Amino acid sequence: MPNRPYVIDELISAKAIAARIEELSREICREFRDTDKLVVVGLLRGSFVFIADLARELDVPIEIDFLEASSYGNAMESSREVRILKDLRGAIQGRDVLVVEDIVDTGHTLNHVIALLKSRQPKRLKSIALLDKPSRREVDFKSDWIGFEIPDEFVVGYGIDYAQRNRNLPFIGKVRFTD
Ligand SMILES: O=P(O)(O)OC[C@H]1O[C@H](OP(=O)(O)OP(=O)(O)O)[C@H](O)[C@@H]1O
Ligand code: HPA
Ligand SMILES: [Mg+2]
Repeated sequence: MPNRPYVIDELISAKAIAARIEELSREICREFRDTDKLVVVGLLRGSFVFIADLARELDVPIEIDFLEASSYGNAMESSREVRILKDLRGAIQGRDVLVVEDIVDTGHTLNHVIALLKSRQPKRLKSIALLDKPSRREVDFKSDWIGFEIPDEFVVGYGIDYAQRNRNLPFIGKVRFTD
């Protein structure tokens, strides 16, 4: 329930996130070193901070596009029904594509989006998620790159919300209810 009182305990510092993004961007550039232009696709809204930091570390030609998918609304439980609220601006057939996501939890969101984008026949399609909660997985999905594996905690910050709040925290924290 969004109006229960809670505090936020830091789980991953802003410094640790920045260091990991540097490492990941080197691996991504190695994979896509021969690309003429990589389409970097952010999943709104949760990935907006991650994509901004990651994109500035990528040393290959890129363009940015966004797709909005939503399955949680204001709840802490996935509805398991992934709705596409806003589609890509550009076509991706024959293109190199990197999908950027904040967190893989049950796996429904990224699994659905990757299947959708695959059906558009890109040349290469990869995904990166800053956070992965493998213990919560409901579908068999693994992102190509993962920033941090985390335990079964509800997290916020660095783009990630609880009932639309806390996206602007510079670090990743976990929600702890105090009632
Ligand atoms: O693996 P899953 O269980 O599907 O959960 C992960 C998804 O849930 C959150 O998005 P949400 O639907 O809350 O929308 P938002 O990105 O706009 O916050 C998060 O940003 C991921 O996209
Ligand atoms: O841990 C989480 N926090 C916020 N939103 C989420 N969506 C899936 N998992 C989470
Ligand atoms: Mg999301």
